[in-house]
Amino acid sequence: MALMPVAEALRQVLAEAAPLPAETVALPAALARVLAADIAATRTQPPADVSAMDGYAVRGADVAEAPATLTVVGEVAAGHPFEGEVAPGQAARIFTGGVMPRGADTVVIQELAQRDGDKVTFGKPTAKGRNVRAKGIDFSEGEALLHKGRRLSDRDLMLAAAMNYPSVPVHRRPKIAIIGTGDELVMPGSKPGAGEIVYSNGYALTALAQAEGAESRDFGIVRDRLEDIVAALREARAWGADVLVTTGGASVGEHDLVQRALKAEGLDLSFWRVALRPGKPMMHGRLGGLQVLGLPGNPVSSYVCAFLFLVPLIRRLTGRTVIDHVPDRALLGRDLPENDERADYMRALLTPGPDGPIATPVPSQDSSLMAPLAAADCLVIREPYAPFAQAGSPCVILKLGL
Ligand SMILES: Nc1nc2c(c(=O)[nH]1)N[C@H]1C(S)=C(S)[C@@H](COP(=O)(O)OP(=O)(O)OC[C@H]3O[C@@H](n4cnc5c(N)ncnc54)[C@H](O)[C@@H]3O)O[C@H]1N2
Ligand code: MOO
Repeated sequence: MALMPVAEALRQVLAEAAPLPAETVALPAALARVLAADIAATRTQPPADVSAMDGYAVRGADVAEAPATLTVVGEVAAGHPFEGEVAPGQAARIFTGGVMPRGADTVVIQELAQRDGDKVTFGKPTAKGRNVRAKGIDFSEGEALLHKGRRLSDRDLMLAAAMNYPSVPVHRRPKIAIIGTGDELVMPGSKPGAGEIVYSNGYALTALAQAEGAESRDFGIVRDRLEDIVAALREARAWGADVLVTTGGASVGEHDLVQRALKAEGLDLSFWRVALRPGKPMMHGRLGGLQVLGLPGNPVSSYVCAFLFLVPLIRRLTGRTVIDHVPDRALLGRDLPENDERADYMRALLTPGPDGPIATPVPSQDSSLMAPLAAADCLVIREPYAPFAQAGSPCVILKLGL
């Protein structure tokens, strides 16, 4: 089977992925969730003309010239409007956020006022309309300010609350089950025996999925036995997984049982092997409603595949409208040889340069190397058959998060 181009593989992964159904969640739980419907303001903000300062509400004509002495006829505080009217020659004491009384159109700040009983004298003039926030200056009832597909920020929660929503409709979070296969694997913190390797892939993938808004669960290490892989798969389905991510056992070795186990359970394979480095032996298929990403065991391969395929898939399932990584431009920090048939996603460091950021691929791009992966700031994309590229020439990068 020929290697599948990265773009076509991504298209197939997303082909049957649709935003998950909506649920209503209270605002404090809605951070980073994705709106399932447009949210329109149920009120106008501010609901009336209000004062922006502590001072005196007056008629602008009365304070156009100074000194001016007016009679104080009442007081307004935020939440306690003054029912009367401010007539010519009159003023009302007002505080920030207080509703402008009828007749008043200007607020003189208290620093300009000298109070003497019910008289107030302003030593300097104030222009008509100063220090007043007009009704609806922020938003008006009926205005749709937050749109379906938006991932809610902390500021969005403030706005939703101000629009008088205690809760919002958001898409359900996808459940991502992660398993790592391999007889050689032991959990971090244990004493690895001869030939044993510490299980590490699941930690990055679980965190990556969480950061993208999924509920992810690492089911841990599964032994290289058909029954064990089948049992883990069933456990993930029983948990209600939307996506199963496996790492390891994706290649062609005789212990590479993952595909066999999945097929035994009815996997509908969409592809295996992508024109990608690292990550060639990646696999994708569906088991009923469950999407399955079979990632290679090499740690860097598993991470790059998750970054390129799992992230857009999660974004689609969570309902986001923008699901692709946004490429940036940089200048190469070193020469790169011509590329072969596999697109290369090279771990690279980013440094500032006089003509823009410089991306320098780390010297060894071996897909087992976790230290340079952790140190990397970005991936430099090399298209299949890209020609030799000289240091200083432009390149396309994908920034890595955190
Ligand atoms: N004859 C061929 N051999 C290989 C090919 C090939 O085309 N022909 N492809 C190579 C490529 S490319 C990759 S990538 C690897 C992928 O192999 P597997 O998916 O079968 O991975 P494993 O053999 O299970 O593991 C590879 C390596 O990674 C370590 N590993 C596995 N899981 C974890 C984990 N959860 N945490 C940490 N480390 C893990 C494992 O111990 C191995 O060292 O195949 C090449 N071979
Ligand atoms: O694809 Mo493998 O991930 O090149 O090492």
